[in-house]
Amino acid sequence: MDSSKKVDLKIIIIGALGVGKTSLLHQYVHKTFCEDYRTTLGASILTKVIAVDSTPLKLQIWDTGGQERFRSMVSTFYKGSDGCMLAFDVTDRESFEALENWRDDFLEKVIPRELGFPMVVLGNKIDICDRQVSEELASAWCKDKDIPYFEVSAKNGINVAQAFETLAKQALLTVSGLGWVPDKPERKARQC
Ligand SMILES: Nc1nc2c(ncn2[C@@H]2O[C@H](COP(=O)(O)OP(=O)(O)OP(=O)(O)O)[C@@H](O)[C@H]2O)c(=O)[nH]1
Repeated sequence: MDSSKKVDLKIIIIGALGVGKTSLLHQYVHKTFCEDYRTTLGASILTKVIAVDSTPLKLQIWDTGGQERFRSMVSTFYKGSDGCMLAFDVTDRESFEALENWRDDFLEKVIPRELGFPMVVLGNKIDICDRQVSEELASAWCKDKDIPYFEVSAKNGINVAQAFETLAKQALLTVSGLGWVPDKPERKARQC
């Protein structure tokens, strides 16, 4: 690939209500965190330019609302995605149990029957000492599906950039026709 050419990638973040999707994006793009909760109505987009292996990438990151009533609208935004982030909240067991459904729905709508779509799972809010989902459980779920898993905190920024950059790298490999190889995420997460 010509490293002087900017590559545009569409990344989408999906997952249950209130798991911290918007907060993760704002932490990654603006390095800010807000305690207030304002649910995302449908979707919104942020952009960030990064370089991966000297290739400039323009990430167009789609934040989506987790409310059930937006579910069918949100799925119309899947089209054209180059990478998908599946987010859950480690303090909310239901949000973890919903992951399978979010993943299946995404894969069914975006790439029927194709394997190896660039995807990462984010277990967010690890700064809170009230876990309902252990790292072992989430890691095992992801390992079974060959999806890199990151324990993250949008509040203090732990592992957030690593997760986005791993996904961007996988997406770049895929759009370059070099295939998708799951990365082993670094275990940098600190518990609270
Ligand atoms: N302690 C802590 N709180 C967080 C973290 N991430 C998000 N929150 C809080 O969780 C609440 C929901 O965060 P959002 O980022 O709006 O969640 P969302 O997934 O975008 O929500 P929807 O758009 O409604 O689906 C807010 O009050 C955030 O401040 C985190 O890593 N740690």
